[in-house]
Amino acid sequence: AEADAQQALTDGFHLIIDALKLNDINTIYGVPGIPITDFGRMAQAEGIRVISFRHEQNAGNAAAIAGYLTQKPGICLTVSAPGFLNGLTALAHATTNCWPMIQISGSSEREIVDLQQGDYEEMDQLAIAKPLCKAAYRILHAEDIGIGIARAIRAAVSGRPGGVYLDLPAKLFGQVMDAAAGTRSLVKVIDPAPKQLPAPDAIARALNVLKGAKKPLIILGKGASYAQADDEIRALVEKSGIPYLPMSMAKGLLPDNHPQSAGAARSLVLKEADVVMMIGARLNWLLSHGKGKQWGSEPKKFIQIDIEPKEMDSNVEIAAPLVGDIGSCVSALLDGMGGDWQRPPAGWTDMIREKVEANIAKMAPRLMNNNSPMDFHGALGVLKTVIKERPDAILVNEGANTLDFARSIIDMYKPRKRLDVGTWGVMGVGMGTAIAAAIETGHPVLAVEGDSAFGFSGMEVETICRYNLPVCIVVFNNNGIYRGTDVNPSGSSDAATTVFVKDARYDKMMEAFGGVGVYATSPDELRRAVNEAMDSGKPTLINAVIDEKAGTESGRIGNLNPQSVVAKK
Ligand SMILES: Cc1ncc(Cn2c(C)c(CCOP(=O)(O)OP(=O)(O)O)sc2=O)c(N)n1
Ligand SMILES: Nc1ncnc2c1ncn2[C@@H]1O[C@H](COP(=O)(O)OP(=O)(O)O)[C@@H](O)[C@H]1O
Ligand SMILES: [Mg+2]
Repeated sequence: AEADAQQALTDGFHLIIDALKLNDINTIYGVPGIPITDFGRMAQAEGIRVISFRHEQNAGNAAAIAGYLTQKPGICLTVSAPGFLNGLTALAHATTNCWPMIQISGSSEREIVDLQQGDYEEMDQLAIAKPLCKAAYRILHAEDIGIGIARAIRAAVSGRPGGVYLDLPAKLFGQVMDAAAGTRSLVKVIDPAPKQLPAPDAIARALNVLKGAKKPLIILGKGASYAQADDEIRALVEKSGIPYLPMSMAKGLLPDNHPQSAGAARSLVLKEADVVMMIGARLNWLLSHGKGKQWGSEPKKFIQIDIEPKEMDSNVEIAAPLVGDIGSCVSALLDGMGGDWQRPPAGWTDMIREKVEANIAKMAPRLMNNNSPMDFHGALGVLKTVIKERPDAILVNEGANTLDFARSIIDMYKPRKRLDVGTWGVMGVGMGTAIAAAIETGHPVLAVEGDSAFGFSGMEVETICRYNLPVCIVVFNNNGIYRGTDVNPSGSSDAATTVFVKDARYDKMMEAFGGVGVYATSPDELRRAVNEAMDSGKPTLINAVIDEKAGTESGRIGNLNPQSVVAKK
């Protein structure tokens, strides 16, 4: 009778696990601890992959990019208060980049928090999370778990995807209820990211603007990559004959060596185009807000495809707003173009092609230089070839010079293969991103890291070794942030703000956990080590020695730094 009675009950732990599994969520990224340690163990026992990190920020970054790669919410699991706070940077990062992620955090009991009686790791977490994410919910009763998880999933993936916070006070996990009622309370979300069809008149208006263009340009953003409408997007570009500019994480939607790619002629096309069609890209700081000298003096008309209606007119007037999901909008445009679409004037496309070829030719010799220590171009020339030979590999990239040079030098050939710092330009996303890329895709990962950027999340090399992931990290060691030549202006010998221990050996960190460490000072040594790592699939860290004078402050965006106009006394 006792066993039967037990049989008839379920509890919060199991209801949360059952709800996640019912909605095809099979991976959790997190750091264990009170009050979610047992939850992690039980989730593992029920077949959910639980990947444990050394810091919640990296677990969160993993969950964020998992959302981007799979169109399902990446799950980050944190302990209360400090663990919750550590995850928030990634939750805000996911929301900024429009990637679906749910941060599930244990939290303190309301009756203690609301009277501020000093609970273990007490914090009013829901209130703190709300401004940083797309939606935030708390569940207090076991019978609400099914609906709560369903709400969080739908909020994360529907419309403009984003980060969702789900607050679970400790007592919820232990609450018991009738097992049959528990099963009935669970919700399998139907059509969580519904297609949003564009209005026919909006399609007609957009085609009209496009037809009138003499110098059209398409800009593909990471929203276009996320949409997984790869064939439709390729068909639109190739059928229209319009040159395109891929934003960083949209590289590879079409191969970067595609005849219509204007990537190597970015300045020319932004200045000269008369009609610009944005597809899943925002006219934010990355595109100088659609105005100023970068966009030339010619009047421009913008067409914008976006699932978020409020994005229209955010920076400049949009002549043809096309609100809907990218797959539906691009398909409708293709249908509306009919069979006799007028391709752009040859004068425009030829001019771009010539500029692209000229810029590639100018860069080529620099990529062949065999200097030792290497400069950015010599090292990146090697990695460019590796990705060309291994198009299925995933490239993770962060840093300043290391990011800016790699973005323009390393061509991508397939969608969703380049994973970088995204809209903010946040440092520290590398290791979490590399871990989730390996876990979610099984493909080998090449993480090209500035030495400062690597330092933010470098302790996860232990996580990479523990799960034996096919991640090859190349640390561009130029002895500092941007470069290694800064000095302390006060004249004292202590290190300046942007330099590190000279000639540090990051490769020894990987060896500390059983991975492969390599010290590379020349392109040949780098090439051999990377290919060996990609072939073996063994966790590898290559300390690539880069000339410390080779960089520039803040890479390409130094102009964003405020300058002091007051002469020093
Ligand atoms: C979280 C965070 N902290 C600090 C920064 C500021 N920052 C920092 C600290 C960068 C590191 C650049 O140094 P690196 O060694 O990674 O790359 P290079 O030396 O190749 O330029 S790039 C950059 O914008 C940031 N973007 N994000
Ligand atoms: N499935 C989708 N359909 C339409 N728009 C989308 C979809 N997913 C994301 N978006 C939009 O894509 C845009 C991505 O812009 P952004 O992150 O600035 O890209 P990038 O930095 O590459 O220019 C966001 O405005 C977002 O609303
Ligand atoms: Mg550096």
